[in-house]
Amino acid sequence: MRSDCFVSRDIRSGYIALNAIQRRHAKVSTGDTISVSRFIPPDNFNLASLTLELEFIKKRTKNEQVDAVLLDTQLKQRFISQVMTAGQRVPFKYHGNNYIFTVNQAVLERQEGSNAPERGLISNETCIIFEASNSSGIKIVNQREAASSNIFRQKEFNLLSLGIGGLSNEFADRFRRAFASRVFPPHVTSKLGIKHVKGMLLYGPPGTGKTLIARQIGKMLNGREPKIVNGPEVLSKFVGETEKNVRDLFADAENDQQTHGDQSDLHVIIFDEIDAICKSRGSTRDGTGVHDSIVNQLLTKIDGVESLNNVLLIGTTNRKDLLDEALLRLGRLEVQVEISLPDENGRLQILQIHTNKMKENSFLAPDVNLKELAARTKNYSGAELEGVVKTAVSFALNRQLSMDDLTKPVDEKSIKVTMDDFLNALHEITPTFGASTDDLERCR
Ligand SMILES: Nc1ncnc2c1ncn2[C@@H]1O[C@H](COP(=O)(O)OP(=O)(O)OP(=O)(O)O)[C@@H](O)[C@H]1O
Repeated sequence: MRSDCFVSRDIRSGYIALNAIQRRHAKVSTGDTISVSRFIPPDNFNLASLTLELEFIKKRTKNEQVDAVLLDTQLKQRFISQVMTAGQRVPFKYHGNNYIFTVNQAVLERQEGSNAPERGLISNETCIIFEASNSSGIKIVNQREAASSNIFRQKEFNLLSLGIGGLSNEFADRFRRAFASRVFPPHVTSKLGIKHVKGMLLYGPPGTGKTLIARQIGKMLNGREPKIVNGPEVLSKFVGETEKNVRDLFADAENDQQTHGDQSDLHVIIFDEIDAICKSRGSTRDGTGVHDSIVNQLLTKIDGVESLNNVLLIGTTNRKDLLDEALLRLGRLEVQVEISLPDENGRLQILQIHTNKMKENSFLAPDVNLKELAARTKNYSGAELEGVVKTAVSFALNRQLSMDDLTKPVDEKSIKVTMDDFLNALHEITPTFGASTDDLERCR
């Protein structure tokens, strides 16, 4: 642990005084004998960015709004040239309230080896990003980056709350790493020499939630509605029309970059079934070279001379094996994540997501055992599990309809989806990959 200190007349020579927070952080008690040494910061030890999570020292019921710009100024006055280390907790007073911040991330202007501890000096140039959990009662305003940084908060990056089940923490981690650079403002990224990830490929069997994931990532990154296109829709039988369709996709991003430069919003383009237009060049036998020019068009937009900085392209496919290799290289769809069929626990999560509303509104009969259903649905995809739920509901609704008089009002209270409805639904919805593992292998 590293801490700033000052000489006090109240403390005897040979002694140091630590407050309760410092004692906890250093894992020492009063009266302990410890060894200390002087820390001399090396050259170029300034922090490029510092992510601080704010809390009240004492839990409060009142909500408080904190202006990021004002707090930034105050903290810099108070802590300028002090060293901050990831994990460190520091109390401070602001507008009459006692707060404590935890250093969640500390990034040096000069990158060190990945094993170096995350620490450095606060300078006037350090970009401070404030975070506060929803439950803290603190609302941070006036910080453009705050919205996008939410995605990266370990605790808050909860795929389940986004309606996505069956993905492990490892996925969350990969996504977070891929988009971490997007939290920092442009002047910091240029100092760090970071290039944003501009493309991502989600691949795997149909119905596993690739489009759903792409859409949620898009929404979280800038709050704008992502553009979703479908490979086959972009294809046109008219000469030159497909290339134009691809160019048009990027037009908004181009205009935005021209008008706003670094301040441009992030444009997320989701390309479903990207294999339809990005098959390996030369692999199609139409002899026209049309496919080649479409792939080239897309590559130019992602990393060519005309490339854009404000674009994130997320492609989805069931057939990664058909994709043009060039599309998968660094700087293009460089982050590739396999989304496979959910395991038993994942299936349980997906079933929970799709029955949550029913449960809340007491439409789910007490005999429904989702754990058992998860165990019985091996090889079902997320979409198929959703299908099972919908079919079970349709059975339950059918029971309420009187075939003699369809105008007869339905008694809402008596609608109950039972375990039998689910078991019957399993006969109707069967998994695509139930029989053949070969087909499944092709989606890898
Ligand atoms: N992991 C999941 N968690 C929750 N719901 C899911 C999941 N996977 C699929 N679903 C449900 O199935 C629907 C269809 O999935 P989606 O279209 O995202 O799959 P996909 O992998 O993109 O399929 P395709 O490859 O056929 O395009 C989703 O909108 C969602 O309702």
